[in-house]
Parts: sequence; structure tokens; C-alpha cells
Amino acid sequence: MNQDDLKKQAAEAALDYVESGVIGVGTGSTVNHFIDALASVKHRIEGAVSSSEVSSERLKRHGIQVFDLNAVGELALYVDGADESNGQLELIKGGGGALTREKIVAAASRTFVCIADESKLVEVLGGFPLPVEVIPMARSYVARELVQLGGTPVWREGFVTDNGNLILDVQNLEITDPKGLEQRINTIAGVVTVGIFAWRPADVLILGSAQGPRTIKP
Ligand SMILES: O=C[C@H](O)[C@H](O)[C@H](O)COP(=O)(O)O
Repeated sequence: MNQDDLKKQAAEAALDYVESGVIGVGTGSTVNHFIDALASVKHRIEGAVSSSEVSSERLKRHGIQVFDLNAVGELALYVDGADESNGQLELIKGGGGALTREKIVAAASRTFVCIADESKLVEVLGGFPLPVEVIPMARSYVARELVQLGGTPVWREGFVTDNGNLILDVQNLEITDPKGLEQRINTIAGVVTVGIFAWRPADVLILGSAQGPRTIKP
């Protein structure tokens, strides 16, 4: 099985968590499989809140209604992918640049089910360059501050987030204290969101593997 098959396997296993009402839907290639699978059970739900324009378009193409988060209350379920997860289900997210809306929808949801292929499970976060969304005028300042923290920020040139901001991908970080670093980077002026999800980790991690889907809870 290739990596994409494993993503699809994890995505389809997440359908077990879909009950009713409006559900939260994330962004990325694994979530694209989830959206396609969701279409087969769309009669169960009222619709979805989405974390990106790309996912909204895909949901609508399947005839799934997309709601504004402000128009619905707390969401029972959020399904999204990740770039890395540790055993506590603390995550790095934002490889697709959707981290800010993802963090908002995850925060507004009771249960966050993360779907990924098994290569995303790591001992220590930081092998994947950490995405940080920044206000455009703060790009150089924030980059200098991230260097002070021991990282090597690289501007994702040409990429603009759904919120009109920029992304710095921070290499060479060994994230031994995810909550501490999430908080620290959030205090840098000009940072909109850091892609560490430690204060709001996933509740369930479904990993696609050659042996079938594996579910991990912290
Ligand atoms: O901004 C993008 C998201 O955080 C994605 O969930 C993450 O990058 C994982 O993407 P994929 O499922 O394509 O590996």
C-alpha cells in the first residue's frame, strides 16, 4: 500500500465518528479522502464547517452544505489531518497553510479526530518544518525572533493564506516542550498562529497502516 492508500484508509475509518448535525472538516490530501467518503453518508449530517476555501469547494461539489462557524454552536466533531503527531497527540499542522482556521475549528469542537498515515507518528515533533502564519509587515521581524529561539525560518514565497497572510516554515527545531513553545511563539508580535497544536491536541488519532487502521488515544 502506498502513502495515499494509507491516508484513504484512515479517512474512511473516521466515518465511524460521524453521527449528525454540523461537523468540522479540515484541510489537506488526507481530508480530501475524508470529504469524498463523507459524501456517501451525507444524509446523516446537516452540513459542515470548513477550515479552508479549498475544502469548502470540495464539500459543495459533493452537495454538502457549508456553514459559517459563527452561525453554528459548538461542533461535536472535527476531522483533520496533521503533518506530525507525538504519542500525546500533540500535532504540527499547517503544511497546507490552513493552520489558523484549523486551530479555530479544532478549538470550537468537542472531539478532534486526526487522520494520517502511520509515517506521521513521531517521538519528538519538529522533523517537519513548523509553519507559522504571520502578518506580512512582520515577516522579517518574526523571522529574526524565530532565529533567537534556535530555528531556521524559511519564507514560503509566493504563498498567501486564506486570511491574506504569509507563512514561515521553521526548520531545525526539536520540540521537546510543545506547550511551552506554542505559547512562546504566540507572544511574538505579528504572529497570527503557530502550527503547534498542544493546548488543543487531537482526542483520537487514526493511523492508516499496512495492518489496517490503528486508533490511538492519549
Ligand atoms: O494546512 C494543512 C493541514 O494542517 C493539513 O492537515 C496537514 O498539512 C496534513 O496534510 P496532508 O493530509 O496533505 O498530509
